[in-house]
Amino acid sequence: MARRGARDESEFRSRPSKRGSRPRTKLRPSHEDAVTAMVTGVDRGRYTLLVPDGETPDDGRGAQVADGEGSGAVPSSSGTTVLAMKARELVRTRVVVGDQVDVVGDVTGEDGTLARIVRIAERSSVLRRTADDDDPYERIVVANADRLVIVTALADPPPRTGMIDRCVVAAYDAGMDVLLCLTKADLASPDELRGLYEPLGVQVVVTRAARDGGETAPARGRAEERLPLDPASVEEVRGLLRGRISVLVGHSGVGKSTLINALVPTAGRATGGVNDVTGRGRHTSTSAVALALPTGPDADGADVDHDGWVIDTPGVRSFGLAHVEVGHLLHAFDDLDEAASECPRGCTHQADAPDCALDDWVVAASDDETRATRALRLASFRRLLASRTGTVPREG
Ligand SMILES: Nc1nc2c(ncn2[C@@H]2O[C@H](COP(=O)(O)OP(=O)(O)OP(=O)(O)O)[C@@H](O)[C@H]2O)c(=O)[nH]1
Ligand SMILES: [Zn+2]
Repeated sequence: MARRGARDESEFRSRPSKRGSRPRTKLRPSHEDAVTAMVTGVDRGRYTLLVPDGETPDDGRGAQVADGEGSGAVPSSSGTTVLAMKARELVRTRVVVGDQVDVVGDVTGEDGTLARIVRIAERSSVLRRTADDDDPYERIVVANADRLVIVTALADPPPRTGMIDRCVVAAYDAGMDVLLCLTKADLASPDELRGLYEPLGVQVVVTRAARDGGETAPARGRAEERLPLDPASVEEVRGLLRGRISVLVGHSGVGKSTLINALVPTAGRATGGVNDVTGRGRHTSTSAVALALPTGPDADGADVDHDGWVIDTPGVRSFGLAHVEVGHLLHAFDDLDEAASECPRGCTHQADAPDCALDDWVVAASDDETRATRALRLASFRRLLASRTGTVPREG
């Protein structure tokens, strides 16, 4: 799928011109000693950054500016963790996890130091969460991710396709591709959901609990620290996340934290609600956090420098779709997009649209098998269209 440009104009709404108004042009000359870092966490005005190794003012290279065009490169996951705040000129600019920023001041990462973010690089993608009761604005929650991982349990809790559809739309609109991760395959079969999403070109991966002799799944809310997952299924997920910046979303109880802990053993994401041993409640943080996938040998056994990032989004229940245009969504499907060029002007492409050329496209298939495949794909696409119009209630 072709990557589309970032659509972050609303973040700079106060600017007179939507495009070509990058703050860095103005700021760059006065911050030649800046280093480039990735935002890995945001907490009440304090930003956790990872300054990659070698990215220091006096290593002869100067600051590396991460331009949007260079979005193919995944930032290194080895470096120094630095705490920072925004420079005064950026007070009105939102800085989110995944942002590439230029930072000045003390970047040693030592206790008590606080660096300053002076510039945000152009974003290659933006993911917005939906407006909610506390906050009427759709806000960008993650920048520069290239893959959305929708974590859905096959049972306990049962899958909700309306929610998955909305996530798929949000991802495609953001220019990200989608990995549907179906968890708890030890409890139910993934076949039905595969049948719904594979026609859309969505990649599907399945995880399950390890078969540890015991035939019953561990009771919920018990003191057990971690449910072991089937290692082969975890490695399959890891392989699909390698070298990418992936955002994981999922409802409470689907096993997202269990999966993240299996992928990133140092992550320590709280699982299964209140922990009886420590007495600590579940993770209450609602802001996203980026976790580096541990380095290791790649599929050919060669050591890789970094393995990409997984971004956890606790508390993100749904994505803002109000701004998504039909035409924009259609661009994610080359064949449908081409067929729709024959549609009457203003065609909604919905099932009840008169003379929608997408119906002709199905009929025109050369054989029965192709026709069936196209029909399935069109039905799935129309399901996505419908999910966009907000008829699906917010769940959580
Ligand atoms: N049977 C089975 N249970 C699982 C699997 N993965 C996770 N669980 C259990 O499902 C429950 C919820 O898992 P979590 O990882 O806490 O789910 P979460 O999506 O992070 O949800 P919150 O912690 O509420 O944010 C826990 O009791 C896990 O042990 C699985 O593959 N199979
Ligand atoms: Zn149409």
